[in-house]
Amino acid sequence: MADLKIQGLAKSYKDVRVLESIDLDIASGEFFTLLGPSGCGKTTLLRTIAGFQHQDKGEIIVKGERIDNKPAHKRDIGMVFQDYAIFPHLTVAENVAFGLKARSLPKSEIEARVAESLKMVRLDGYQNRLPAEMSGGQQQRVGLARAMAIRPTLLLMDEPLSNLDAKLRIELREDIRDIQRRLGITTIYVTHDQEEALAVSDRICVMNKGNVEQIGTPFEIYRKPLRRFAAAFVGTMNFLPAQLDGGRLVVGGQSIPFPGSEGAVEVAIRPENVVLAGAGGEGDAILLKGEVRKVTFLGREAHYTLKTDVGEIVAQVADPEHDFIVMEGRQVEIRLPLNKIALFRPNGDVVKAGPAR
Ligand SMILES: Nc1ncnc2c1ncn2[C@@H]1O[C@H](COP(=O)(O)OP(=O)(O)OP(=O)(O)O)[C@@H](O)[C@H]1O
Repeated sequence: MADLKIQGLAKSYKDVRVLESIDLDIASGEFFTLLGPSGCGKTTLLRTIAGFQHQDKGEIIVKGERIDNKPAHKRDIGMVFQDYAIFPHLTVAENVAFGLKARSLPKSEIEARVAESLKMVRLDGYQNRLPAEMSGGQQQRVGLARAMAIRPTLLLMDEPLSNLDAKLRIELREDIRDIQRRLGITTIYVTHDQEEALAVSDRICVMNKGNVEQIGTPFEIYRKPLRRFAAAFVGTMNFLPAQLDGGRLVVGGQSIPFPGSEGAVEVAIRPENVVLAGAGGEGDAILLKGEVRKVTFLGREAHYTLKTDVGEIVAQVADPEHDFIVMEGRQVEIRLPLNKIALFRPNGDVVKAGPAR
């Protein structure tokens, strides 16, 4: 049974529709991420599940029971916020104990759970500190310990890493993932950071303008986007205008057999799937000529920005040879292997998902 089922959830602020009609099924123990640009409705969806605001339409069902008419504190949900939201005048231990006291647990049980939760987030020994005496990363660990101490059915996290620097973000996201796996707690995580979403999630829900664009594993979302929006939002994607005409795919001056569909499309291909001539490559491919406009050397790889007749293409070359680096301004042949491309309609629908493997 799904741990959390959301059906037809809609929400407007005054006249503005922020959630259109959201349906989600989240399995027990799943790490499920809402990913999308600023303003797409992620926070609104999360806050509606938490009970901080009420939907206009739809249902929220946890383990078979409707919870959307219950007040927030009766929903058995732990929440971690972007700005930590821990009490500055309470010690670490008092912060973690806060939700437990509200539940009137015996003192010994509270002490045991506080100790256990702080150990889990690697903050044992910090019981008596005040939040001001701790780093941002440590304060967020307190936020996590507080949310987990109540042993909630659902853990909701709203951009918990946004206020931390890059190194700490990676460290804490690994910790969050480890703790979540160990406890098997069903988690909904909000982020606008696609790399973070790919790194931590069991499944990702890509949202845009109050709608779900695609739900899938990180692999599926990255490798087989089924909507142009998901293809463009997650990772880097090259898009080139093309036409399906009389059973052929026409790109620039080239035409390749492609039966079954007609009309305007865009060819989409990831930089790592673009092959520069001289780097090998067999099988059917779209062949283009390009001029190297810019080379960005990144150590393990280099990015080539190439100007072609049909638009700019970025190619990523792993383990680049020195020769490649010095070729700004040179003409190169570009192969776009057919089994690595996807095709999208102007309305964003997929015609061909790619790449095939
Ligand atoms: N209380 C409110 N009153 C009116 N409009 C609101 C309110 N809260 C949010 N909105 C609007 O609803 C839309 C969705 O906001 P929401 O915070 O859910 O998006 P988000 O995807 O979480 O974005 P962000 O990553 O910036 O937090 C935005 O256009 C926002 O301006």
